[in-house]
Amino acid sequence: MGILEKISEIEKEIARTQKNKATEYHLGLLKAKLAKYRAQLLEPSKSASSKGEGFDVMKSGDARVALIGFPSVGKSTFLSLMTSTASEAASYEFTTLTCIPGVIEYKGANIQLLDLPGIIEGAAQGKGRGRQVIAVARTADVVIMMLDATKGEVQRSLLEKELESVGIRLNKHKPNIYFKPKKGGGISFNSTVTLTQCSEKLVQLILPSEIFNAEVLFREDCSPDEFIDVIVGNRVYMPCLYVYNKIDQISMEEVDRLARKPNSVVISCGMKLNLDYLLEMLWEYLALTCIYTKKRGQRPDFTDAIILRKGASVEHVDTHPGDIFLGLGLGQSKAPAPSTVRSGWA
Ligand SMILES: Nc1nc2c(ncn2[C@@H]2O[C@H](COP(=O)(O)OP(=O)(O)OP(=O)(O)O)[C@@H](O)[C@H]2O)c(=O)[nH]1
Ligand SMILES: [K+]
Ligand SMILES: [Mg+2]
Repeated sequence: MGILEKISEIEKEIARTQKNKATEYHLGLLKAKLAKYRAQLLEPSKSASSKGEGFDVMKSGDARVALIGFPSVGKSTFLSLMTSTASEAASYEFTTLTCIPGVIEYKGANIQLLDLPGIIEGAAQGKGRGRQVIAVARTADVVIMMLDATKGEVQRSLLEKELESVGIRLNKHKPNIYFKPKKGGGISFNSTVTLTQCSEKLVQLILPSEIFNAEVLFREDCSPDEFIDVIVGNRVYMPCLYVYNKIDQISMEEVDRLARKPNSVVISCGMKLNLDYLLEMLWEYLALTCIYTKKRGQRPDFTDAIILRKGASVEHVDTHPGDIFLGLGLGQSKAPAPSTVRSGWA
């Protein structure tokens, strides 16, 4: 049986299993299996090569933002508006066939914006160029999920499912669980908080059969799914901005409703509405901090900013002796913390 068939069998079994106390362990096991197969799906396949198709765009600038969305939601129109790169836009689907990079210059930072082909349901399992697109999304610092405001809700939940299924966790932080396989000593299970969703027994059932010895410490009231994420590893925790485009096509009431949703911005590329606000939000989600250097006894050079990812410290900056730092933090960010701290120019 191929991986896809195994996955669909397990999904069916989960669907027909009633969710209650008695089936909790069984469901936990099924989900653990499912996660394992899905992780295998992520491994690069031998047949479908992404080489030579323009998907291997070099990282450049201070941060990378990937545009993910269904066909014809306006991704290319957006790239052409925000950067000096022109990406072909048209009223038919799958206009864009490769990855097209542009640069947004904002507050002294160069933000690499990647236009990508539209993706559809089944993308994660290789439909269209789904796999290559998602592979690029994994390399981004922030994902912009662009949605057509007239059908945003359906598109949003379908794409969330696709990304979720390949281990991309949007606007979530890494579960605070310490997990370490050991050479001996059996399974030691501890928690520093009261657990309402997981128990020692469930954790033991979820652990792959080849793990006899491990230390497990819950520092947070996590769900079985979150525990599975920790043991499977290979998860990417990524900030995501939901951008509802084409608001010129919907009523004011509907615009208002969408604008109030968490992590969401409403825009119209066609009428150039709200694009400044989107940039502000994007900046917050990138959680960039500008640092300006100044020579002792001289005025700071505000034209030459060093950009650091939030959480990085000035110790990571390679400078000349005698330089003084003027850290100009951007204040508290509303965005979730980035999963990894990378210095901007790496
Ligand atoms: N009404 C309206 N139309 C828009 C807006 N933005 C883009 N469009 C139109 O939507 C169509 C698709 O735009 P594209 O930029 O090609 O969309 P895309 O997401 O890049 O599409 P693919 O590359 O095929 O995935 C074009 O006809 C655009 O002119 C908008 O804000 N309002
Ligand atoms: K299009
Ligand atoms: Mg396009």
